[in-house]
Amino acid sequence: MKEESKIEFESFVKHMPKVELHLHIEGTLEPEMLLRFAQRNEINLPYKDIESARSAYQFKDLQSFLNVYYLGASVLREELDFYELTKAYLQRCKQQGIMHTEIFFDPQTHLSHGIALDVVMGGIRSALAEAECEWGISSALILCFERDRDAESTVSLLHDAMKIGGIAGIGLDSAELGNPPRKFQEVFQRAKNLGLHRVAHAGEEGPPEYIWEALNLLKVERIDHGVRCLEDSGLVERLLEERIPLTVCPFSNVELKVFPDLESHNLGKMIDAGLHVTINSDDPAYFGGYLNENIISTVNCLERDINDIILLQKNAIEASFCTTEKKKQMFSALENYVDGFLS
Ligand code: HPA
Ligand SMILES: [Zn+2]
Repeated sequence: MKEESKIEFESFVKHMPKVELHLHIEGTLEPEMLLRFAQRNEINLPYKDIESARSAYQFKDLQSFLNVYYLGASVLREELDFYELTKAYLQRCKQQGIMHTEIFFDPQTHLSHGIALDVVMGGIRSALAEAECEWGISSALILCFERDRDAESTVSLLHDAMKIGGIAGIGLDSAELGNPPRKFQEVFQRAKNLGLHRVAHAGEEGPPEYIWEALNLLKVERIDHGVRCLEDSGLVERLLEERIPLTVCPFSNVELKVFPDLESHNLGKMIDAGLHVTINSDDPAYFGGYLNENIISTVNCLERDINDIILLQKNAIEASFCTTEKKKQMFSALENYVDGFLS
């Protein structure tokens, strides 16, 4: 790409109204905030300063990342911490042109530190409500169950969260290999009965069978990651037939060694197969960039173009858990922006 068109392309992405569908709020904990909260809450960390925290962000796989991620999450203790963390991410959304975001949180890790669920959810929800009011950024909150924990307490946790309110859906995250979706059938059935949305991480490190299970047994509406689906043509057919969205996170996949580099990422192949793919940042504080950086670098490395970016964003609007009316508004905001840019 010529320098001039590169600048124009980057500006197109940065100002475009966007939607993010795969974002762990604990994964937005930047080292500065990590150290500040650790000090405030008197938590000992193995990092003395920002540089040593950043230099620990080198991962060989999902588990090595999760060890660092859960250590980071351990500094979150008070409602104010959850509030400030979420507000800081939403401030980024404002800077990045994100008009709607669907946010995961991992209550089980916080409960294991003795923090009450209403402290966690109270802080997150106050920030979400303020961002909607102040900046017009809408959101949905998705409670994730950690699949490497027991499924036993998940139903009571779901009911506790429902009493507090503000949950749009449930998800499944953490260490995938050896923890198949079938373990969580009961809680997903309960969530469906309660009218909640359902998503699950599958086919990130785990095999295509885990994507089949998430669809058939958990009845999920979206697959998080799902990049390994291309190994199974029958699965691709199913994903196409039902137009199941896949929330792909390119920086995450490279940092966790799912692909050796961005150039080898299969997002382009997924687009060409006609799959309902979206692009997202996953854990941006740990993986080197937020949504715009993911879009710009991936599209450059895969030699895709502006039409792919528009398609990915239309896919994200369609795949969101917004009302039809809200989706219409977002589609027209996107179309007006594209028309304005191209005219
Ligand atoms: O990328 C991820 N995969 C699984 N679990 C996670 N929890 C935070 N990020 C991730
Ligand atoms: Zn994720």
